[in-house]
Amino acid sequence: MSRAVLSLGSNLGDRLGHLESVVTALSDALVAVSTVYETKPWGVEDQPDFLNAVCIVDDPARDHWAWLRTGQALEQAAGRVRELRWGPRTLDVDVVTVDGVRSDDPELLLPHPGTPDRASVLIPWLEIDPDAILPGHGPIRELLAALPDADEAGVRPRPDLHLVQTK
Ligand SMILES: Nc1ncnc2c1ncn2[C@@H]1O[C@H](COP(=O)(O)OP(=O)(O)OP(=O)(O)O)[C@@H](O)[C@H]1O
Ligand SMILES: Nc1nc2c(c(=O)[nH]1)N=C(CO)CN2
Repeated sequence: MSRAVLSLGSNLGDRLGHLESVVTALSDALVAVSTVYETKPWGVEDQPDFLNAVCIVDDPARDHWAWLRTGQALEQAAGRVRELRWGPRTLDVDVVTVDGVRSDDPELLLPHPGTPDRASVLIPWLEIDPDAILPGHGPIRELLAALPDADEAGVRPRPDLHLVQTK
């Protein structure tokens, strides 16, 4: 079994369509998908708001490297151009965790080192897995509680946007 938590982000072009492209491509492996959130940019603040979501996927045939490559292929398919670090992008797929795997390889850091500081990841993840633990850091509920209130306020649910069609 290889269960991964993926963080999805987009702030260029058809933002919802870019997030949808991931959910559609991974539909066979999909365990859960969060609500879409409109979020204030962190890192480089002078850029458009992001749409963010988190999904949990499970596929016995994919290890952590396969999840990274899958995410990168989807970024490419969305026409992503690598320019500025933390700058605008059509699609960002970050591998947040894969099972309990720890990695300090710069090509694949696990868990993703930005996670404890990012309300745009913790809030959607908490929504779909309230008891989740970030390996090496503890319960994500506590990580979120430790962030400044302003960070949480910058992450607003967009219930009008749907990533998965409900019947
Ligand atoms: N857990 C991970 N998930 C995705 N990419 C990772 C991870 N760990 C390391 N990387 C590496 O990060 C590199 C740069 O990724 P990217 O351009 O998406 O960074 P960024 O989104 O600007 O910043 P951040 O990684 O802090 O969100 C990629 O080449 C990738 O190999
Ligand atoms: N709110 C928010 N801000 C960001 C995001 C993101 O996904 N959401 N991704 C970035 C690039 O890594 C930079 N800043």
